[in-house]
Amino acid sequence: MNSENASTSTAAYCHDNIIELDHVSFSYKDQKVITDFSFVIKERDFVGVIGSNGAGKTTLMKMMVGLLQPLQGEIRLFGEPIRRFQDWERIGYVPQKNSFNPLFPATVREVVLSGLYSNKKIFKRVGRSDQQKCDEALEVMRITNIADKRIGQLSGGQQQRVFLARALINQPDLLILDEPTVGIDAQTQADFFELIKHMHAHHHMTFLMVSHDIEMIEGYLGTEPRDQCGAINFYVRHSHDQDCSKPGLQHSIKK
Ligand SMILES: Nc1ncnc2c1ncn2[C@@H]1O[C@H](COP(=O)(O)OP(=O)(O)OP(=O)(O)O)[C@@H](O)[C@H]1O
Repeated sequence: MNSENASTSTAAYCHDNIIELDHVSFSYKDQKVITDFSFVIKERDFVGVIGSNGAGKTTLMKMMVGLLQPLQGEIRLFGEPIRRFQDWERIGYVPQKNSFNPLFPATVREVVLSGLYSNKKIFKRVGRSDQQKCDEALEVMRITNIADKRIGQLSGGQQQRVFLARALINQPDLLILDEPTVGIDAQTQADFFELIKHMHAHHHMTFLMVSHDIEMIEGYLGTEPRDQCGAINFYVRHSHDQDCSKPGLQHSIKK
C-alpha cells in the first residue's frame, strides 16, 4: 500500500461515526427534556458532558444505550439504527447510580469477571488470562482486598469501583460513563482518570463521560465547549490530533 492509500484508510478508520443522534427529542410526559438535538461522536473522541442538575444528561445517556426511546428522531450506534443494533459487548456503560440488593450473592471478583462475557458466552470457563485481567482491573480500582466479599455488602463508593472495574476489563470500543467517580475517594478518582486518559490515548477507545468535575474535563478536553444542547455542554478531544492524517477534518460532534 502506498503512503497516500495508507493515510486515507487510517483516516477513514479513525473517523467512523460511533454514535449519531439525528433530530432527537425526548419528553417525560409533558416535560420536554431534549429538543431536536443532532450530533455525532467520532471514533476515538473523548466527549465530556457537563451540565446543571436536571439538564437531561442522564436521559441522553440512557437513550444512547437503548434504555429510553426518543419521542422523535433516530439514534445510530456504530452506523446501525439502534433498534437493529446487537453488538452490545462493544459498549461499556456505567450508569449514574448503581446499587445492589444486599442479599445479592455474587462476589466482587464474579461481578468484575462477568464484564468479560456477553449473554452468549455466559457459561464459558474462566481461563487464566481472564483471571489475570480481573486481577489487573481489581488492582487499578484498588479493590483487590475486597475481591471475595459479597457485592451487596459493600458501601456505595466501593460498589461503584466494582462497576468501573467490570466496565474496564473488557476494553470496549465505546465506554459511556455517567458521573463515574461520585462517592469515590480522591486518590482512586485521580488514578481512574489517569487510566481512562491512557486508554483513550493508546487503546483506540471512544469515551463519553458525564461529569461535574469541571477541572478534570477542562484539563483534558480544553476550556471551550464544542457544542451544546440546552444547558448541557459537550467538550471534545480526539485521541491523536497530532498525527491525524487529515488535520482539516472536523472532530466536531455537531452534524
Ligand atoms: N423517570 C423520570 N420520570 C419523570 N421525569 C424524569 C425522570 N427522570 C428524569 N426526569 C426529569 O427529567 C429532567 C432531566 O433529568 P436527568 O436525570 O436526565 O438530568 P441530569 O442532567 O442527568 O441531572 P443530574 O446532574 O442531577 O444527574 C429532570 O427535570 C428530571 O426531573
